[in-house]
Amino acid sequence: MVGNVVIARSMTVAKAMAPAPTNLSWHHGFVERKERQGLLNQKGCVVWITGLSGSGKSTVACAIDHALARMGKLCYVLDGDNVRHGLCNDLGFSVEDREENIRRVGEVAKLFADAGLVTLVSCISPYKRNREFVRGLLDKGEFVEVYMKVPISICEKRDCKGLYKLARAGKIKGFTGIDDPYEVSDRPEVTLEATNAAGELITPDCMAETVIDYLLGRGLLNGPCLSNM
Ligand SMILES: Nc1ncnc2c1ncn2[C@@H]1O[C@H](COP(=O)(O)OS(=O)(=O)O)[C@@H](OP(=O)(O)O)[C@H]1O
Ligand SMILES: Nc1ncnc2c1ncn2[C@@H]1O[C@H](COP(=O)(O)OP(=O)(O)O)[C@@H](O)[C@H]1O
Repeated sequence: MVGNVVIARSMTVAKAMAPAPTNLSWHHGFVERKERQGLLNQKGCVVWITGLSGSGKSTVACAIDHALARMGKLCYVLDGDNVRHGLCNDLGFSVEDREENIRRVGEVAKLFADAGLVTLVSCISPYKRNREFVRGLLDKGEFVEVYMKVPISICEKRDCKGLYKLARAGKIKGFTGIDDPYEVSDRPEVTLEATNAAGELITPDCMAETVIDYLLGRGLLNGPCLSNM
């Protein structure tokens, strides 16, 4: 039974439960986070865009990146497909591998946010507990979960990579939304619907504007007050 528990235990939970490393200490530099934020005139944060394959995560991440660059704000996009070419190229799509994927991306996103960047993550990140794990890595208000509320029927119709077709044919096992779950959060900060009240598709630029309005409203796109530095 103990063995089963160990096997069933998620990688993220396993990491969270791992004993604290010994004989290590944090080395502080001279430049504090607040000074970096002042230099960039923005606050580092993580905008975590989650949803099914084909829901528009990468598209909206790039639209936010583009719009914020034009406003003089520095972002970086950590895209699921892209990080799997390097940082996570040893991982597949089992529960354990997806959990490790999100843990690594979450830790990198945390570092980028510490550097002062608006860090845009576009990963399916299908399991609620892993998104909550990453939320817990950041200070309050610095993790902004953006849920792409796009019905699978729309994602499947787009099927720009042909993966839904392969999953339906049983040629890909464990495909999110087909035979692997996507767990909706109880509290995403922003929910992006696919269509408006008239049933028309909402454009990526319009979605980006919704997210940027949220960031502006939370003061994340202004630098800190440096008067007492
Ligand atoms: N089994 C299975 N399920 C879901 N997706 C699959 C699968 N196999 C390959 N792909 C492709 O991998 C991309 C998702 O990678 P992620 O790192 O975002 O996934 S996860 O967060 O670790 O679940 C995903 O990219 P997006 O379509 O951009 O979401 C797919 O192209
Ligand atoms: N708001 C939108 N309206 C219409 N089509 C979209 C929208 N967002 C994305 N798309 C299209 O849907 C497809 C999947 O988008 P993508 O960003 O790759 O999704 P994901 O990263 O979630 O897999 C692409 O062909 C893209 O052009």
